Amino acid sequence: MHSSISLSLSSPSTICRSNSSNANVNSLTPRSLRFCGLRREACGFKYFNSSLSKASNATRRTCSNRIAASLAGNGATSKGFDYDLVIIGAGVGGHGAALHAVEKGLKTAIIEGDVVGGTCVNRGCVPSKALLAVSGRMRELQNEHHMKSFGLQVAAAGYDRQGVADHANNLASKIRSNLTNSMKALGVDILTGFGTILGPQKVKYGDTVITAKDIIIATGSVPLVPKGIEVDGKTVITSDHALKLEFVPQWIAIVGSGYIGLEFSDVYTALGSEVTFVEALDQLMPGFDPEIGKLAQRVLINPRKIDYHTGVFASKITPAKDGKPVTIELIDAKTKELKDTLEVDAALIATGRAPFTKGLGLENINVQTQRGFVPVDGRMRVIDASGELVPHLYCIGDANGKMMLAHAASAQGISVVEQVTGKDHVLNHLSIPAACFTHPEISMVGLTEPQAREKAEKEGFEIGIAKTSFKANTKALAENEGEGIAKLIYRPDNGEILGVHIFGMHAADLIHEASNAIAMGTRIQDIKYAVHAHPTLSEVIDELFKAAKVKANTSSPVAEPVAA
Ligand SMILES: Cc1cc2nc3c(=O)[nH]c(=O)nc-3n(C[C@H](O)[C@H](O)[C@H](O)COP(=O)(O)OP(=O)(O)OC[C@H]3O[C@@H](n4cnc5c(N)ncnc54)[C@H](O)[C@@H]3O)c2cc1C
Ligand SMILES: NC(=O)c1ccc[n+]([C@@H]2O[C@H](COP(=O)([O-])OP(=O)(O)OC[C@H]3O[C@@H](n4cnc5c(N)ncnc54)[C@H](O)[C@@H]3O)[C@@H](O)[C@H]2O)c1
Repeated sequence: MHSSISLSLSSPSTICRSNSSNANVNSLTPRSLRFCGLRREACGFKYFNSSLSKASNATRRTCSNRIAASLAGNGATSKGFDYDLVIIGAGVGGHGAALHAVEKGLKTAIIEGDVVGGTCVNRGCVPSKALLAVSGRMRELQNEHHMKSFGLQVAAAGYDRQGVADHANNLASKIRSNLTNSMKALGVDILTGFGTILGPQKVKYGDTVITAKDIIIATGSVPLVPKGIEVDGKTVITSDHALKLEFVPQWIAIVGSGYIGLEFSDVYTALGSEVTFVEALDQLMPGFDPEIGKLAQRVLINPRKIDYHTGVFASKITPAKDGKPVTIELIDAKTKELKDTLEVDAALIATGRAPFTKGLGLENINVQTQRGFVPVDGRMRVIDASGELVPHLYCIGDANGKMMLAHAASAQGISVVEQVTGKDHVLNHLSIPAACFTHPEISMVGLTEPQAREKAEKEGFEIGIAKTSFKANTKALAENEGEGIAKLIYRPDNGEILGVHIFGMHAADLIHEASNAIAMGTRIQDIKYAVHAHPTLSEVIDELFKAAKVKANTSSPVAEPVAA
């Protein structure tokens, strides 16, 4: 578990502040720059790049001014404080907040007790997507029928386990250094040590005490291992171990069929393992829209070497030892009676994540966690034990439990910075997309159909459902990837988009048209006139909006033509 956060980077109170001259911004790829929150056109890139000489004088002036303002901002604080903003935890949430804070001219420090990048970069999104990139290719190369349909002949596909593991590890290292460099380049002080809140506006890391006008807790989460399960890191593992791909078991039980379970089932089956799911609820993938879940089961589970037990808890798991296999006791989720005992080569525990808030010193400011999560209001302001807001204290990301996703953590951080710099900002969590990177992918934004129906009944409105199929999409058919649907849940009376769910090729990329529409408050009667390039997968979403039957026609769809 992560409770053993190591301070291995350097001595506990090292300040790694750097200036622009040693920043390795040139090594950042455009993609990582975007992810890191540095905007190429906005300046960071051009300023440090040798192409500066080609930039116009105006651009150069703006860039110089912005960087100067940023660095000056990081030199002058609010009166009486060491910093304007101190962030505890340099995961993606803390990183997103730090970059935005510097952009806003705040003198900013980030405290990290382990390595920069946190879960997402080192033990989550990044290495898992590297493994999934491999599983996608393996799956395709192994599918003779699929290859033949293109007229392709491929010899038997194989893989080198260490090579696959290296791909994941190398990607994590690369993104970690991109994140570190992006903060150093903008002058964020990276303070190494375990952060503890001593009192209002006061934090300690190592032996050093610093003060800040505002503090953001961004300490993230660790794998949740239910009682009775013994993790040895070899045969009974969490995602932290699985991402290292130290071995590929012949038969692995995956406990939990949420995001982690599903993504790893895609990886393991592509690499040749047989998988048995153990799921406490009555159906697999209980978090997804039921209709999408059913289709996903038909495509991602049934044809693969996967079986499952639903409605059962894994109550006791014992690692393999002395030639004996891993044993898993399954109890009925309702009666709690022993139902079955499985013997497998390995077990992956994917039963959710627990907030990492131990040792943070929350008791010093009268804050009581709820199952470990830091209680916050809609603006991420921390609430104390008597229900009052703690002034100048915020909590973002996995540690507040609102939405355990990397981009949600980062968006919450940006929202907090907006607030501390004087602009009220409330993040609409219903506009935040999510995706599961299986082959094909699943993505969603907003409400599921049952959630929408419940809301509609409470608030007294009707809902409409529209669906489109990948089977009717030229690009999907050209790729021989016609398996998939998109589903829209909406209000026919006013055209509001309540939820969009996609299962199919590149679903994770396609969802953003819908999530941006929800974020901007765009209605179906407007977005249905937007033009999509042909032939593209995005036409699946175009057709979806066109298929909706909206009664209202409240806004004008056509802008005044502009003379060419
Ligand atoms: C296998 C896996 C795959 C995932 N895939 C995706 C995905 O594809 N897309 C997605 O959106 N999300 C994904 N997630 C979820 C995502 O990783 C998290 O939601 C995200 O990392 C949360 O960011 P955070 O900044 O809140 O916390 P974290 O990333 O956990 O960072 C917290 C940081 O704080 C540090 N810290 C903790 N306590 C202290 C302290 N007291 N002092 C100093 N430092 C401290 C930690 O060392 C850590 O670096 C995945 C998660 C897992 C496990
Ligand atoms: N692509 C992504 O965005 C991505 C990928 C991986 C993880 N994540 C994030 O990481 C977090 C953790 O993922 P996760 O898959 O571990 O959690 P999850 O909450 O998505 O799924 C956990 C599953 O385990 C089941 N479960 C819990 N205890 C059990 C037990 N004792 N026996 C059997 N089943 C049990 C639950 O019913 C649930 O279906 C998620 O909140 C997710 O947001 C996101």
